[in-house]
Amino acid sequence: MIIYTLPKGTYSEIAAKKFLNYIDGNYKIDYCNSIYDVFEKVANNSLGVVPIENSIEGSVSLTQDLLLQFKDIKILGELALDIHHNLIGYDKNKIKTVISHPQALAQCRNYIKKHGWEVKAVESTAKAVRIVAESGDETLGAIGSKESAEYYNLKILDENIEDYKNNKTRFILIGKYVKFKNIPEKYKVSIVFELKEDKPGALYHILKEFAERNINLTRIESRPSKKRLGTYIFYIDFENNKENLDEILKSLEKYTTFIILLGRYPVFE
Ligand SMILES: O=C(O)C(=O)Cc1ccccc1
Repeated sequence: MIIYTLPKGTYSEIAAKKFLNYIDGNYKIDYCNSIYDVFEKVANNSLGVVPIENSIEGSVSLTQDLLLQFKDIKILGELALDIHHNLIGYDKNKIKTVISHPQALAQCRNYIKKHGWEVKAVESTAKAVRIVAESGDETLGAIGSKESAEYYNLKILDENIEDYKNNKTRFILIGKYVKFKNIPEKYKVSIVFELKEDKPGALYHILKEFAERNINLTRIESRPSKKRLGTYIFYIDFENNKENLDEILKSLEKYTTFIILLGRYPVFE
């Protein structure tokens, strides 16, 4: 059985290895070039690991959108990793352009600006490191993990270059079904919905249902509905250790045009 993630040396691969410690069954890691490709592969019976949210930069909007697009794929688990970025390449003084995943470029924005470098975005941090390694071009630098520098035999020119010290990213395990070895106590639920009416208090009615049940929301976010300018869908995550999920979702139905359960899943340390 296969668990798909981003290429060797990506933070997503590191997260996938960590998930494997908790999963029952014989899974092997296989690699995809992009987050989109991971979702496509997972469609047939395997698992996937992708980033969903960063403590500094916010949501990985592509993952949010794909969770809605691939309706049969659910969130099966979550874990957070500390992310420490490195400048990788040949000679710091010769660098003119830095390449990385957009999230990594954003998390090192001040550092990059200070040096006056150009930036170029690619699908993963490991792809950036690969490009620098294969080109042999000393004017290029990549931002990525220590593991990716080792894998491509390049030097780490600067460590911990993230702008904020508490840089964490949440990764999700996606698929249709998984069996875990030991399940932590903490469970979360992710939903996405569209409000029925654009009128005062529309979102308030939703929030009230959670408040009255004393349920802690851990994230609320709007994304464009992609139908018209100014219309939104909402993503909400909440803590849920009790089995009252059906009842909660039912209570929201009357305020929404659609509501989709993206998953009820354990949160691993
Ligand atoms: O490209 C990677 O290494 C990823 O896994 C995506 C990513 C990029 C930056 C921070 C966290 C995850």
